[in-house]
Amino acid sequence: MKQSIRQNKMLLAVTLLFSIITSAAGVLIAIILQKVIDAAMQGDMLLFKKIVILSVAYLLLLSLFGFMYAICSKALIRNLTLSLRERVFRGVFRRNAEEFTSSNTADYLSALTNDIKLLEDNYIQPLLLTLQNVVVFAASLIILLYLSPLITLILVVCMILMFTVPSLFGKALQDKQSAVSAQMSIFTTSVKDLLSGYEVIKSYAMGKHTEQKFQQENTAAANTRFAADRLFAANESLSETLAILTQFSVVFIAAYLIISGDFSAGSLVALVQLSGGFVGPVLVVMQNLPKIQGVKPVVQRINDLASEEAQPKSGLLEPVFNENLEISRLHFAYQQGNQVLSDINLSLQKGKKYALVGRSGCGKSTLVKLLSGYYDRYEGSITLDGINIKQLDPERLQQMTATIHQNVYMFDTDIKQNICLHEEFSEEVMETALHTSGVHKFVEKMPSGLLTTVGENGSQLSGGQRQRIAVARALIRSKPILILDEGTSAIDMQTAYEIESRLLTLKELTLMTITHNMNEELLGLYDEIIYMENGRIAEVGSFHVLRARGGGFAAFCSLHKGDVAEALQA
Ligand SMILES: Nc1ncnc2c1ncn2[C@@H]1O[C@H](COP(=O)(O)OP(=O)(O)OP(=O)(O)O)[C@@H](O)[C@H]1O
Repeated sequence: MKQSIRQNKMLLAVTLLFSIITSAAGVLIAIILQKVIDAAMQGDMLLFKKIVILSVAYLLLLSLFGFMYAICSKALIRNLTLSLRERVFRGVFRRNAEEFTSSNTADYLSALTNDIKLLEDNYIQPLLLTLQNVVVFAASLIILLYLSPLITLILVVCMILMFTVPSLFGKALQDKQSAVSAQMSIFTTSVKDLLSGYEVIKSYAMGKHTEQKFQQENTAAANTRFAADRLFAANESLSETLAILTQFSVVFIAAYLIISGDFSAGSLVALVQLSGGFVGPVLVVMQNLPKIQGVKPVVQRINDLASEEAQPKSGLLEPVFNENLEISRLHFAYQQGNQVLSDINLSLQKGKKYALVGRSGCGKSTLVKLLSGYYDRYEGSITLDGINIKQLDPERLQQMTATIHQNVYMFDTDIKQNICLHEEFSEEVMETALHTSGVHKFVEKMPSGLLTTVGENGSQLSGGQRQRIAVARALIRSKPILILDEGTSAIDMQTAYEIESRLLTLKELTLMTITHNMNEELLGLYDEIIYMENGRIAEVGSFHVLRARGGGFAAFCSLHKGDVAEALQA
């Protein structure tokens, strides 16, 4: 927040300047009123005409400065919200994979929309209003002191009362605003979940449950907001009552002074006008300060998400992969006490091809995530060409690896952009990537070819087509390490075989395939099979050696074949 304000300090200064001029000039109305009424009461036509001319000039200047203030304050709000959104967006993308996945994406959406709006309504605008009213208050105080020190004293006493009572609301409002932000986040997450589940909801007739769930969350969000608004309402009406009480005191005392002959009628009008300019600002400040206080937790949340300027990556090395990736005595748990990987020792050579197999849940995906720098809170060591990966630039490390999962993310644009991701590649490189990945096979049949749009998250493509695009996306950049986490599972056997066997011939590519497909011919082409059991590496070796050994892998293969045969018979 502070950084966004600092970025706009010039505009803020100009806005404040116009605010001061407009507010101070507004207070002068009281003096004009006093003079014009006194001139009328005295029947002084010359003075009256002078005041009329001065008033016209005053009015023109006031509206000009008022307009300038309005434009500047709106530009300031635009710049601040723009900068906050940009910094939150950058901050979210600067998070490492573990931090990023620790929150639901709807939480980020809620911060970018609901929370920024909350800041605009309850922080930026109230802050500007407060500053403006502080100036009106100061100018009114000076003129009031000049007109009547006694009435000024009474006003100050009333004001102290007005300040102390509603400040009691501050803490309660803070808690309520926090609750509104949290509830809006739950609401957005829940609605996103329901909308994403459209297909399941429709096909499993979950409409009623979905509506009930939406209603529940919607009501909770509306009620939480209403609870905060109730407190605001109490705060506002109490402030208004105190303000009216103050104005009554001023007028009654001034009327008494007129009756006793100590005051002119013009001064009374000026006083009434000024007491408005004195009480009004305090009222505005009192209503807005709790808002500003109350929104502090939201400011904190935005500050936590927003990125600071990129720190120089001092001490971090550029990753280089020419030789090997070594894993030594690696232990890892997502939650304490629930070990997922235990004592993993492995040596992967550049350019070699590895198949990682094992029962579901034995830790294969977790292991490859650790290799690509996804998590860094593990025991043991992972080294790339002899350098511990914790000493390497994590962003560059992630960029060395491409992982293709069962569910591939597609941007809502055409096939070409989904492969190139807005980078330029030569035709030759493009052609090679299209052929090796098997994309050419289905693109040739499409009327718009590579320019065919894929729809939201690739909804207009099959799962296998999406996976082939993801393979092309990785190949076109010559990523040194490619991980297929069941990355060809959605492709028909024949095409998957063709793609995998082509990938196996790429000399420079280090390939790690997690697969449940026990195709002997294909597995035989891998340099090594890494067989995992219960978070440990049970066996490593070539397919034929492991089969001949008759250990865990051989049993896993036979079992798997049995499953396939059973499935075929059924
Ligand atoms: N983000 C996570 N948080 C907590 N536990 C997790 C997380 N991801 C995986 N696990 C747990 O870690 C264990 C290993 O999961 P992992 O996905 O690595 O297995 P896998 O061998 O790849 O399984 P599959 O073949 O079914 O994909 C499982 O018990 C799983 O429940």
